[in-house]
Amino acid sequence: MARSTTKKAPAKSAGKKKKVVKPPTPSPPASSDEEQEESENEVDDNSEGEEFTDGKTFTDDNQKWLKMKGDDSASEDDEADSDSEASISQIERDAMALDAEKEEEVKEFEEDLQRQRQEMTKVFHLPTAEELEEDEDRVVPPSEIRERVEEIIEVMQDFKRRREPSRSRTEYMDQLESDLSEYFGYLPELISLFLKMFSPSEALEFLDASDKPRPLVIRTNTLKARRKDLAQALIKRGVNLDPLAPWSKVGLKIYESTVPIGATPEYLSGHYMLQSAASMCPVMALEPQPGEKVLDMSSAPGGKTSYVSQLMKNEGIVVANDLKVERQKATVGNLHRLGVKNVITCCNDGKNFPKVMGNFDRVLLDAPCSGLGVISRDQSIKVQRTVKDIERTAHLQKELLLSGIDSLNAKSKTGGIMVYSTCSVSVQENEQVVQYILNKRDVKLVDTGLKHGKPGFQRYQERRFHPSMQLTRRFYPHTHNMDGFFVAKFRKLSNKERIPPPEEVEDEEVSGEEEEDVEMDVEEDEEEVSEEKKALRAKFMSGIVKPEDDEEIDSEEETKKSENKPKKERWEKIKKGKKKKGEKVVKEQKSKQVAGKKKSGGGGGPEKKKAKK
Ligand SMILES: C[S@@+](CC[C@H](N)C(=O)[O-])C[C@H]1O[C@@H](n2cnc3c(N)ncnc32)[C@H](O)[C@@H]1O
Repeated sequence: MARSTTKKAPAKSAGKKKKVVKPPTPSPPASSDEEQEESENEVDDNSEGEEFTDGKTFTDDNQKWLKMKGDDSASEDDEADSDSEASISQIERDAMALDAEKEEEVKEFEEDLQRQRQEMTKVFHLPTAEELEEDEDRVVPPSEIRERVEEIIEVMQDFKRRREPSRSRTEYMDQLESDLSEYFGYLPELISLFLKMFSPSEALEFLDASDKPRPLVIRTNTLKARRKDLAQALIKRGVNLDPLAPWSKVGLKIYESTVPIGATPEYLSGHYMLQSAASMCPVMALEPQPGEKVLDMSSAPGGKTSYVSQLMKNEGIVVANDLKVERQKATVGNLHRLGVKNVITCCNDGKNFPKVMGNFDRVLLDAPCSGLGVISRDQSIKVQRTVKDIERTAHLQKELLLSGIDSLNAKSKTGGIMVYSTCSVSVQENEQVVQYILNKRDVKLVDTGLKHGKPGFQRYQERRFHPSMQLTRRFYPHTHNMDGFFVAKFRKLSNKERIPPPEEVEDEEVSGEEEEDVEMDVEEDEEEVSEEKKALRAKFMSGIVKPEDDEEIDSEEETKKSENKPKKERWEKIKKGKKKKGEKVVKEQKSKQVAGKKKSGGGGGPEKKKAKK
């Protein structure tokens, strides 16, 4: 530390340094190391360049120097006495001042604590219907809504003490639901679903995390490159990256890049695939082995298929199926780029699959889903997805999963394994689907081998699931900084159908109305497929479609985005075509949502969206 060489007035220095100047006794008073150090520094600062030996508080020189602060005209002895007396009374005064200071601090601290306690225990006033009506005439700032959300969450955590006696838990929850819906810009029914799955505070964390982007991740294609070499090559191009996580040997997390990650020479040469961290998990759980026969039931645009081939070292056979021809073009492009050679692509409705081909060692169903785990990538899900949509999707998932199990060879020497995954967090699309299959087929759940992730739910509202459901894995944006994802791994025990006791299945059976909805959905898809098939065949015949055409769409994410528009239009068409009771409610909710946002001058959600843009 640089020492001051400026001589300071003794009075001033005595005043300033009163805390640390100790009486000049031959043996320094016992003090902590810290105090001693402080003391040294203080003296040091006031010295005129005197040198102090380490560890000694006062040398003989110091004593002289300290004495000089007293009366210069007195004799040395008198000087020492009076100086010592003066110092002692000064020390007493200082000590008293210190005590007073300390007391003041304690008082302030206690007052603070008291204030906090009052804050924590004060009854929170829930706005009345009249107050809420008044609110409709003004623009409620998002910060105000957020504050109320946080307050209600605190009240819910200490409900007995902080509630208003006249208000019920339901009223608080209703207000919370309405505020969250307004603040984050979701359909209220979706918020209600999250509040059934998560505690109020976890729901808030989930919603916050779903508004933030996940890190960009790439998967090294070990058929063509080693992760270390790839990382070095990208770093040279100005990419700032790190290994993804201890659980992945192939993932790289990209922090920033001066070049577009989807267009580097390494990308174009197929050294990597853009793939989210979560979407690597189902393939890791599948553990495909070289030489096996594997089915990927819904494969487009090939992110997981290519990882399956990579783990199989390009040996054996992978059948990559997807209902949609358009999307399969991207799969073909990606497989070419990545140098995958053991894949056969096809376009079938997965529900018919065992009739097309069976006896697989392993089957992966990365099912079509509501996307409630990937809202950060597609904010339109907030207002596009309804609970009805989720039920419809769950129905399709059950059918596809049954078909996947039936396509498996239970006697496979190496496998007999089925992995089911979705990028949704809803219980309807995950645990409920899995439970349905456990009831229907002779299968059991096995460990996914994924060390991270949270166990699947064993109960949800009034439903109870099989205890083995804890072997399934859930991934969340707010806990794992990954897309919301679900992974379940089954082992097929026999090719027999399981006949469950009636109480197991009752409410899991799919109702006729849902059946009809799904059929309509598929019929439309089939129309699309046949039209597209014709067009594609014509293009193939005329040589228009080449692998390069597919390289335009290079990632699961990009393909999803490009696919969103027609998908939404299709949903709209279906909804328009079917004048159902439930639809009216959905429409009302949507228009209420829009009106609500207009009223509050854009509200928290839209305002935030604008800011993001
Ligand atoms: C989540 S995406 C699959 C992503 C893909 N596994 C990947 O990792 O790149 C779901 C896919 O299911 C397909 N799909 C929808 N209905 C289907 C059906 N009935 N049979 C087969 N595939 C279907 C969709 O076309 C979509 O490509």
